[in-house]
Amino acid sequence: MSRPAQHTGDAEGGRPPWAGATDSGASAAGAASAGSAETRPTESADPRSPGAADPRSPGAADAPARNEATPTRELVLDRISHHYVTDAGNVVHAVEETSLQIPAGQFVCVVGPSGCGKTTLLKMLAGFLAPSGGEARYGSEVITGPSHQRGVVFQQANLYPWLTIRGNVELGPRFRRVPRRERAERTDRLLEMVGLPQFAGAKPYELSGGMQQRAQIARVLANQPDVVLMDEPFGALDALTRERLQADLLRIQRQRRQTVFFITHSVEEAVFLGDRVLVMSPRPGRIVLDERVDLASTYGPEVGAEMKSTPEFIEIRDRVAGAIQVG
Ligand SMILES: Nc1ncnc2c1ncn2[C@@H]1O[C@H](COP(=O)(O)OP(=O)(O)OP(=O)(O)O)[C@@H](O)[C@H]1O
Repeated sequence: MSRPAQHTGDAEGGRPPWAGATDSGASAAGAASAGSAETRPTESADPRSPGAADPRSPGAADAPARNEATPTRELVLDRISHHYVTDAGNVVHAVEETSLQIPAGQFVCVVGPSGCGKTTLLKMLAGFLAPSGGEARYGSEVITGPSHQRGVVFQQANLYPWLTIRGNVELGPRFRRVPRRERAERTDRLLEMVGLPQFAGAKPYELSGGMQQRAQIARVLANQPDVVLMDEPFGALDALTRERLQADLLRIQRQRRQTVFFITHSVEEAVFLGDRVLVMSPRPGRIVLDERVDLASTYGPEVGAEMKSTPEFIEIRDRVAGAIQVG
């Protein structure tokens, strides 16, 4: 046990630390108090906005009409560090002074040895943990607590067992007072998107692990976050389900171009999903490799999992794997 420094509020009116973005139990309650819930950043001129022809975006032309603006704010880590103090009084240096800029819409994957500080970094971006030094910013706003704009997907789905899948997905918008009809439409669209429309009325225990994880992703997206922070979301799934969800996630992300910060232990998954792959050193974690992945411009927009056997993919995968040092 330890006493990590926790944020005590958030920039949207001093909401408690459990409020807002997290997909853990209290997420919807937090979302409820998000007064500026429907305020969106202005539309981007970014060529990677949903309507634009995107080289990595096979589904862009088929993307459903949306009434949401494309996120435009960048995520910034400015010389951020974190140390924990354990109950025994020991100081654990988890993340060493780290700086990073993540442009809006970028899909960033993070790999590194176990215990190197990946989750700690994610928690600081989520606003669950206060940095010991430096700061994290979302646009010009210093991150001081959770927000519905930054949704979090964990390895375990943690759906409310007493609610149906529809009830779980709708909960955040309901607490944020999204009108009933819009809420229902949004839920239908998301359940369709994650391939679960026929399970809307089912309870979580009636779904497989992969289906529950898809429902969790829908639940997080129902809050229309601009940033999705994912901590090994597919780590507990079998290989086939994992591949399916990778493809689903890419398709979903290409529709709205959320910024994604995705932690994984699989180098192959990181190179397949990421526009960019970061490798962290053993603890105290810092970034030792920042690799751009731009395979779609070589292989064209239609390429899918078969990209994994191309020489370019293998070259990047090996470079990333080679940069991972075991602590
Ligand atoms: N609450 C805590 N109290 C004390 N130490 C902690 C706490 N949380 C994490 N740590 C320590 O901080 C270091 C970084 O942990 P973190 O969970 O960020 O690593 P990680 O890279 O996500 O690990 P993994 O890949 O195994 O999930 C580890 O050494 C861990 O033991």
